[in-house]
Amino acid sequence: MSVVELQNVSRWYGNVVAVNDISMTLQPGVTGLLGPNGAGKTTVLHMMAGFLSPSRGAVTIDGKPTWRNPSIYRTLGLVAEREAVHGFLTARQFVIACAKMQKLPDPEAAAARALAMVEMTDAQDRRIETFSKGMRQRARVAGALVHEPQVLLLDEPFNGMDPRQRMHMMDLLHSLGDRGHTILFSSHILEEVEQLSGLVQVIVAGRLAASGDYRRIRRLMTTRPHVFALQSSDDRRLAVALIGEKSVSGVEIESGGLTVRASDYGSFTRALPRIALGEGIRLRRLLPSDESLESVFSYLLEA
Ligand SMILES: Nc1ncnc2c1ncn2[C@@H]1O[C@H](COP(=O)(O)OP(=O)(O)OP(=O)(O)O)[C@@H](O)[C@H]1O
Repeated sequence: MSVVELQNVSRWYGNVVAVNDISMTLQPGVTGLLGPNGAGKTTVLHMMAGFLSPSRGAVTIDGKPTWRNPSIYRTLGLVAEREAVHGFLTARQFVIACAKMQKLPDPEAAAARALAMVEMTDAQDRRIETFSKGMRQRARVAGALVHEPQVLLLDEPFNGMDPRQRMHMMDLLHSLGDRGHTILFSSHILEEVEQLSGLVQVIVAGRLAASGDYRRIRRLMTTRPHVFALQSSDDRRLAVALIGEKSVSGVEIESGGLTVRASDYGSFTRALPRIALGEGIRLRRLLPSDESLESVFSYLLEA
């Protein structure tokens, strides 16, 4: 079991302060790192993974610094956000290559174990370029897990996944967390973090805005107005039905769907399926818009 710690960590790039005096401790289990785009999530993950030096402060795993400490790579795995994987390799070849980079004594066996863990055994001999986004992501997780690291860091692992793939990845991270791994994944989507983890670290503009149990942070949010982007089988009829709902304070019809303003997050998300069902309308997509999230994040920062 491993503990990751940031002590008064700052990181700047020239004049840009990407991370500003953040302290946090990650225990075994799954933690979500939440924040709007540009908040500093990738910078935090890369410092934890030893890819970037902190400009100030200390980043450690079990008390050992991650920067300039190659032996730390035995303890951690990183699934980076934008990392090209050679599409001509099969999943098995890719994971074996990762095992070899870790100088494991039996790369084939380690790769087989990691691929089984992400349920890719059946697809292991297919080329990665033939995979869906979700499968590709799972192959990369297998590559990051091949040396059985105690710490797994994932940067926006759910980006571009459909709901089924997302669920599958969530199950995987849950089971790793239950087995005592220390897992941190970043996301700018609150609902993703809510589904996966009770523990959250929220960063806004490089600062730690909130930390701890999701429900506490959620309570701070529920009384805030929210904006959702919505698509359905009949947007116009849904708009009319929503205007009658008391938690809805505004609805706009646009070419790509509806923009709905809700005065109360909880009441709206409970009322919406009921209204859609009553009207016989299928909901295709419901996303909290980034704009509303940003306002929630700023609110947390002010709180
Ligand atoms: N190499 C770099 N040089 C200069 N500025 C950088 C560099 N990398 C990141 N930044 C800046 O640091 C800030 C934090 O970026 P970072 O990528 O860590 O945020 P993020 O929360 O991961 O965002 P996103 O979700 O968009 O990836 C941003 O203002 C970004 O523009």
